[in-house]
Amino acid sequence: MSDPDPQQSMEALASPRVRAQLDEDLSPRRLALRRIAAANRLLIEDMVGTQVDPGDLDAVADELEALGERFRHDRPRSTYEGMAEAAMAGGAIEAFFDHSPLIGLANPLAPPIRIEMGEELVTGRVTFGAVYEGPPGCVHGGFVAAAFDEVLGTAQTYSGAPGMTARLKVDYRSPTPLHVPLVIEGRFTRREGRKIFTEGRILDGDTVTAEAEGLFVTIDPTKFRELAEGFDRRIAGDQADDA
Ligand SMILES: CCCCCCCCCCCCCC(=O)SCCNC(=O)CCNC(=O)[C@H](O)C(C)(C)COP(=O)(O)OP(=O)(O)OC[C@H]1O[C@@H](n2cnc3c(N)ncnc32)[C@H](O)[C@@H]1OP(=O)(O)O
Repeated sequence: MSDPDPQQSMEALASPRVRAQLDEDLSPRRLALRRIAAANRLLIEDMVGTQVDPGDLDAVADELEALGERFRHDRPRSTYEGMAEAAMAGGAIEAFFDHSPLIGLANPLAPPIRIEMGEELVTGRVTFGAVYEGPPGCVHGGFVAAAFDEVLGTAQTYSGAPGMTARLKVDYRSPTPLHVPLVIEGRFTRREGRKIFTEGRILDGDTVTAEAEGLFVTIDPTKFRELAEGFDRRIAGDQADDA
């Protein structure tokens, strides 16, 4: 496999993550989807430990089920649908990052992490709410790992030939608190052939709550297309089974 053009890789993978979080030049559809996600995110957060009167809970469930009907799909979906075509046509790839489960402003599951890219350092800023709770008052360790995957996944783009996560090692140093602004730092440290090494840490003020090392392996960009095509084939197969 020939090395991807570094400039093209950065354009394709790194900056769209950052551009995706700007509020500039948004279509009315993207703006509305972000509003819906923000309302949904707040709803999910507020549901934790809700004080709604027990006698009203069934009525609330009825309302939510009715609302859910408006979003119902006839088949499983992928947020990457149409991405390859958009990339080829010079379309706005960043719109797809709106749906990322970690940074996506149009994804209610995303905390969301706000990403900044400096010359050598990626900084993620996030406040995890109650919905991410593991130990009392603290972030679930799986979400700590997921946050590292996203921030180190961004840092690896400094290699010029980004790839997929092959290995992620997390050291949990002290409990990571909920409801507190956290800083997640990520650095690209070195590249050996297709292997890209990164490291990072999570800071609560001056306290390091977790450290991580991530290994990424450069892949041929067409692998993303193959993954998308595999998804389409699975869905087509499921629909044929249902017919
Ligand atoms: C159209 C535009 C599209 C844009 C899309 C934007 C998408 C954004 C997506 C955001 C995504 C966000 C991020 C996500 O969430 S990525 C999601 C999580 N990651 C995955 O699902 C990856 C699954 N794994 C794989 O697909 C393959 O295993 C990969 C591709 C990683 C490597 O398989 P491949 O067959 O290619 O390579 P290889 O096996 O010959 O290995 C090569 C070298 O690497 C070394 N090695 C490998 N594994 C390990 C390991 N565990 N520990 C230590 N070393 C390991 C190996 O020894 C060898 O070294 P050496 O012997 O050469 O020294």
